[in-house]
Formats: sequence, C-alpha cells, structure tokens
Amino acid sequence: MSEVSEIPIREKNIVLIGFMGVGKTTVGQLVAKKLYRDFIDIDKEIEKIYGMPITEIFKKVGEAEFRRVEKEFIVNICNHQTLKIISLGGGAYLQEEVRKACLSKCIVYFLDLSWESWKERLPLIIDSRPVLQNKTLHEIEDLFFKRRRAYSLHNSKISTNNMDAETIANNIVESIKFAWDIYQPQGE
Ligand SMILES: Nc1ncnc2c1ncn2[C@@H]1O[C@H](COP(=O)(O)OP(=O)(O)O)[C@@H](O)[C@H]1O
Ligand SMILES: O=C(O)C1=C[C@@H](OP(=O)(O)O)[C@@H](O)[C@H](O)C1
Ligand SMILES: [Mg+2]
Repeated sequence: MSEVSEIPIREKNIVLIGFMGVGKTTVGQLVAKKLYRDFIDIDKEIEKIYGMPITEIFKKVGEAEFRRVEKEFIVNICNHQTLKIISLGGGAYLQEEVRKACLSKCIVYFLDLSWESWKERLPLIIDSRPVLQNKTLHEIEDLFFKRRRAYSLHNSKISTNNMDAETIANNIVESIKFAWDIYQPQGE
C-alpha cells in the first residue's frame, strides 16, 4: 500500500490521546457515530490479534512485545488510512514514532482530566489496566504527571472535568468542524 500524503484536513484521522481512564474509548465511539465515521480502538484491535484481553497479553506476551505491536499497528494506520476516529491506549503516545506518525498525518485531541477527578475513576479501571496494578497511589500520581509531557504534544486539548462522555464528544465535533471550516471551507 502506498503512503497517504498531503491529506486534506476534512479527511484526516482524528486521534484521541490521554491517560488511562480519561474516556478515550468511550468518547471515540461517540465521536465516530456523530461524524458517521469508522471507529478504531487500538487496544481492541490488539486484543483481536492475540485473542485475549490486554491483561492476559501483558502476562503471557509481555509489555515490550505489546508496545512493539501497538507502535507498528498505529504507525501503519496513520500512514495508510484516512477518515477514521482512533482511540489510542494511554501509553502508546509515549513512543516517539507514534507521536510523529499521529502528528504528521492526523488531528490529535488530548483528553485532559484533573488528577482529583481521575482518582475517583480508579476503581472502575484498576482491574483491566495492568500498568496500574501493584502501584501505590503516589506512584500512579507520578506516572499521571510524567506522562503529561508527552500528551502536551497535541493539536487540541479538551478539558473533561465534570463532563459526561456525550458532552465531551459534542465538544470535539464542534471543535473539529470549526477547524475544517477555517482550513478547508466547504465548496473549495
Ligand atoms: N466523561 C466520563 N464521565 C464519567 N465516566 C466516564 C467518562 N468517560 C468514560 N468514563 C468511564 O471511565 C472508564 C474508562 O473509560 P474508557 O473510555 O475506557 O477510558 P480510556 O479508553 O481513556 O482508558 C469507563 O468505566 C467509562 O465508562
Ligand atoms: O497507559 C497505558 O500504558 C495503557 C493504557 C491502556 O489503554 P487505555 O488508555 O485505553 O486505558 C492499555 O493500552 C494498556 O492497559 C496500557
Ligand atoms: Mg481505551
């Protein structure tokens, strides 16, 4: 397959990044529906490849191999597909190649949630996020703030505190339509 180059903004993939549990998967699905686009959740695709959930992949295959497959999968989609809504896993964007591919070929939205709000969500996600297991709350807090450096490389930031998924998705749709109209007005 040949590489996609000079992608018109209206056709670019939209990529959601941010820490585990901020709502990338939930919101991504809603954005895809609202924009009549296909949704790709990278974790779900990797689970399909291995035929097991992420927690099992980490146990049986190991994190290093998971990261290698994750990177290859994302870079390949960025280089060869358009018009998709893509939710990354929270750790994917720490890899430089992933950041470069996303920023050069897609529009990257950072879902921002405060540490205080995020802490309330921990019980919902702890069992399915191996990276959070066997860590103290302090260690998780360190990781939360350390990762913000990578997430600061984005095209747009959406603050999500005290907002339900539907509202966040509506904000993204509104923001993207605004960008489309500025950079590629309809009829051009
Ligand atoms: N805006 C929101 N408000 C409250 N809970 C949410 C919101 N978005 C997602 N959730 C919940 O938080 C958990 C993690 O959401 P998920 O979409 O899997 O996040 P991510 O993909 O970023 O890890 C799920 O239980 C989901 O139902
Ligand atoms: O941040 C991470 O290192 C991870 C985030 C998870 O995805 P979500 O961000 O969708 O929870 C999943 O990819 C895996 O458990 C590792
Ligand atoms: Mg997810």
